[in-house]
Amino acid sequence: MKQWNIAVIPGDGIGKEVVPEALRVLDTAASIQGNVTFNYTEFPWGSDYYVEHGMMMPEDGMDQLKQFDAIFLGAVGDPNLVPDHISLWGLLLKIRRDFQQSINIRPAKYFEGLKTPLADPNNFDLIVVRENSEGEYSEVGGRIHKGEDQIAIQNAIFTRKGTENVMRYAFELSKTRTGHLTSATKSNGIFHTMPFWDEVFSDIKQEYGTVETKKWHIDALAALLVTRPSDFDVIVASNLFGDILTDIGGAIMGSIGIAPSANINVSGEFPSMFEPVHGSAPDIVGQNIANPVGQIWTAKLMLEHFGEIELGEQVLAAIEEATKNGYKTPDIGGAHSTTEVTDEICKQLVNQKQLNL
Ligand SMILES: NC(=O)c1ccc[n+]([C@@H]2O[C@H](COP(=O)([O-])OP(=O)(O)OC[C@H]3O[C@@H](n4cnc5c(N)ncnc54)[C@H](O)[C@@H]3O)[C@@H](O)[C@H]2O)c1
Ligand SMILES: O=C(O)C[C@@H](O)C(=O)O
Ligand SMILES: [K+]
Ligand SMILES: [Mn+2]
Repeated sequence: MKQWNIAVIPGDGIGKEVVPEALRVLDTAASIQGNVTFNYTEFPWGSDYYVEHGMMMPEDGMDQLKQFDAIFLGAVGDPNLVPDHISLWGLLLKIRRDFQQSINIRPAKYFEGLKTPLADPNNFDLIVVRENSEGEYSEVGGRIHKGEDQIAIQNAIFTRKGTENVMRYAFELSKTRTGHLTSATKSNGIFHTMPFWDEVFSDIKQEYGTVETKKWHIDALAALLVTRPSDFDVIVASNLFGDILTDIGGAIMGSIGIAPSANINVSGEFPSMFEPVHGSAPDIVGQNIANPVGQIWTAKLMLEHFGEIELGEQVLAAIEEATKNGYKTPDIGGAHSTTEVTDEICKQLVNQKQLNL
């Protein structure tokens, strides 16, 4: 029996509602498969913790997390309690950086039953590979002076290593899919870093003769994701561009509540972290209507990371079947609760097992 030790951080808002539901699905998956178990250790870190302790996690929080096989996180942020840049940098971004989770994988695809805003989704199926450790997200800069003399400076940091790493990852991923890779740039307007990004892209491309490439400026690409998403397969993007593109990825599926993500520590030195693309959704908290699919699909990405590929596929198939059968939360036009949707996904998982016996 293989046991995976998972650090669970529900975090804030609907994170506390959707994380337990995804654990329920993981346990159902484990029980139908029979030779794997998940052992959860929950950490109550987040904005409430900050109010009590003045920090988002304890001093030795990273040490505590180090021993786990993975981190499963909900969402971070409660702007009524803690300013967003403090909460994000004190927990989510801290873990991404300290554990060198430099790659963020964010799939988006159409499946039957989704209430997409697109007239013709044409079965789009894409993955955004987002640089996750540097770029526009940087602490380098500062603020000086007061009043009308105030100045704020924010430096974007693009290293050769970080840029090459994310591009190689994306090229490798492309080879396992359709062999088509798009780079998100903005080398017309961003004078230094984006021409650099383009140069590194064309250098790395030399190593991958079989992969067909294209680059788009981020503004046009954002529009094309809405009008022709099925033109894309793997997209490689900087930290900020990847952030924005993946909310669009959620939106074209019908809701950001569906979109999953994986923060990967490529070397394996530290645990990777799995969390949905969405945030804590303060506007719908406490109503049992948060869409659990993003968190459950995220669990599928964690299973894949553990090498439990088939089990992961079964989880996604169960999500698709439940959606097709109309088990949907209000954000995608349904009338079911968080719990009811999860119940149906668990039921579908068990059904699949029985069909395969
Ligand atoms: N990775 C993260 O933890 C993360 C991501 C984004 C935002 N945040 C934080 O979350 C807080 C709220 O941010 P925001 O409002 O910009 O983004 P958000 O993703 O929390 O919400 C945006 C909109 O999408 C809806 N939504 C999100 N997830 C949903 C789900 N599972 N089911 C149904 N509807 C869902 C919300 O109700 C809201 O209308 C802020 O504190 C922000 O910093 C955290
Ligand atoms: O800006 C971030 O990365 C936080 C959140 O918006 C996310 O997409 O994970
Ligand atoms: K999240
Ligand atoms: Mn985001």
